[in-house]
Amino acid sequence: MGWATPESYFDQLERWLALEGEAERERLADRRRQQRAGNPERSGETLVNLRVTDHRTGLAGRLLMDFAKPASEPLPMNRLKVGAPVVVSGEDDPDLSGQPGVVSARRPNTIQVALDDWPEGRRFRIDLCPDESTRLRQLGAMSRARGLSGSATRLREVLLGFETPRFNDLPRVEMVTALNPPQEEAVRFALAARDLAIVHGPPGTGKTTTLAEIVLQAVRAGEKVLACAASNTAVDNLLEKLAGVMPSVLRVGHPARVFEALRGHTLDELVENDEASAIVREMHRDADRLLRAADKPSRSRDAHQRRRELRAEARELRRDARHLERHTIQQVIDAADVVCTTLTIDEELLGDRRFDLVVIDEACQATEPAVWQAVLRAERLVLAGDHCQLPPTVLSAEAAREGLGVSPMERLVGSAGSDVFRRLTVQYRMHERLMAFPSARFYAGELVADASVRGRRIADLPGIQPELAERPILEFWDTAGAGWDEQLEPDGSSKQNLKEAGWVVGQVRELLEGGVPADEIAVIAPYAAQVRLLRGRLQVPGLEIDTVDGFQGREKEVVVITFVRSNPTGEIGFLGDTRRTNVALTRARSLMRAIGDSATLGGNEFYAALLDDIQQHGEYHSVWELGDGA
Ligand SMILES: Nc1ncnc2c1ncn2[C@@H]1O[C@H](COP(=O)(O)OP(=O)(O)OP(=O)(O)O)[C@@H](O)[C@H]1O
Repeated sequence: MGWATPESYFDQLERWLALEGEAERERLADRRRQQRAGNPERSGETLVNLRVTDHRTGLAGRLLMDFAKPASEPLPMNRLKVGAPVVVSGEDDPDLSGQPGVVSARRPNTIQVALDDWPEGRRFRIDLCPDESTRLRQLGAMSRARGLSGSATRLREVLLGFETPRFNDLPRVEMVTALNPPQEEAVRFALAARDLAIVHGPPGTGKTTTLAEIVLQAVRAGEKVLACAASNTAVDNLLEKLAGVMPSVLRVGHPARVFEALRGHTLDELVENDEASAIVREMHRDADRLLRAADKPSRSRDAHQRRRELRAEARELRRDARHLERHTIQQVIDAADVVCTTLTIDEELLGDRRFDLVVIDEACQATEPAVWQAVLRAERLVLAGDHCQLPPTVLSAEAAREGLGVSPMERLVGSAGSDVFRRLTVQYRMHERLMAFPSARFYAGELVADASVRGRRIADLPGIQPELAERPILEFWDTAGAGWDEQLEPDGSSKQNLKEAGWVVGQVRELLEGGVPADEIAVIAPYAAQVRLLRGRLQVPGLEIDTVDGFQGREKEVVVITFVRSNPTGEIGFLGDTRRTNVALTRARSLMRAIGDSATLGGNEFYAALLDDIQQHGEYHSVWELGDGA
């Protein structure tokens, strides 16, 4: 991708945003149509037939409502993640106008939404809603970036590839965290950057740890830092690391979107705990007293005049209280060394503040339009991520084709090459055998397993039965020729594979019987239909069954993968994006089992190489060996 001018770049971005908006609205309309067809939950963006099981008042007076199914059965698979904007409406409400809210917590059987007001109705539905406000903020930032002039354009030109990034000599740095050599090198490289540096962090290599050290060093040098990420979860992961190494970290954003344990860092709580807030509360109470006094019946001659005076006084007190509160908020922000936020920045709150350093974690999950709000506030920018894992989610197929799915980080790594990034190479997650293939394919063979994980075995967990302890680290079971075909999910468009699902159930049972705790097992399927099928069959508390997207950034001791695709034409759909498979293959710490059809997958060069590698290591089995089902 290349652009001749900033104008053509921003024109392109505006077009992409328009296409995304269209696609989102189209999807909502689709969901409504499905609702009439009687299957609104299939989309994963709607939950229906919910009742309120609990409610309480949360921070800043927001109403926190828990919703569950009638018999508290597990909720169907859905994309209503913590932080997602939703609308809660009564089932009988014909136009589903409802109350806007934000998902604030989720458990297998309940979902909690933070709302400003009680929605009408007795049975409820929750719909994910298009996030127009995010798009508007992005458009605003893009138009400001387009209009920059003079020296302010420097970072923009570097990001667009019109100018090359500049670096000072590598500084000597006394690290606070115990880092490995490539991590130290990345910290020094990022601190030497005069405009832009990139940290490439393959799975488990301590990218967030490294970023936290970069931020800490900047703060030690007296700088102010803005620490961002595309998702609330990624911001919280970064916040958690930062809060561990420095005191003055502030998290802005809807408190409902922040992990409970980190809420002490939120702006709402810090303001609430500030001395000035006690005065503000007192002022509000005084204003209430004045209003009550004004309401008291009185027969005196000047009662009317007196009432007016009291009300005016109350109004003034309220105005002063609000003023003091705004002032307190700004003071709390000013006092923080580091401000953490998602890339959707509250412009009103941050005003015209600029930061010496802006870091973006999980930068490969951010689209081009998504980064400009943060970039505009930056003197220097550090991006951290892994372009060999999942790219940003894009709804519009047209925008995706034109390149919206390529993050700026991926684009820059491609165009500027190693001049602009440093790669972390020591990983702290996987047994070295599990690391080998992904390392060779995606990371130029550079990954090294740290001594603490290199020989990691399932037997290291307490209570593992001897039979399981001796099983190989990796097994691939091939269904080729066995007729274990994929199916289209009944009345859906996602794929499932009943026979593979049956095999997975057997594997999970064996692992549980072998002593692996359920919460140390992940079942990963690329297709939502297979996930739904397996969740129905395997209702084990603690066991996680999800799509690849649900596991990005996470790890488990044991991973079972079902590839699902098995058809005579070698069709592999989005398994063709091997970055998705890279994520699946790099989640397990010590044991991995996978099942798939080599005849279907093997037409693709990547899977052919994977299968070859597995065969060479004697980890290959055919389901024909199982005798029965084949
Ligand atoms: N230098 C180090 N020494 C020891 N442990 C480390 C070091 N760096 C990172 N780790 C450990 O490695 C794990 C992964 O670190 P971190 O969460 O920073 O990684 P990440 O690369 O951001 O993760 P992911 O790839 O999953 O996004 C953590 O448990 C962390 O404590």
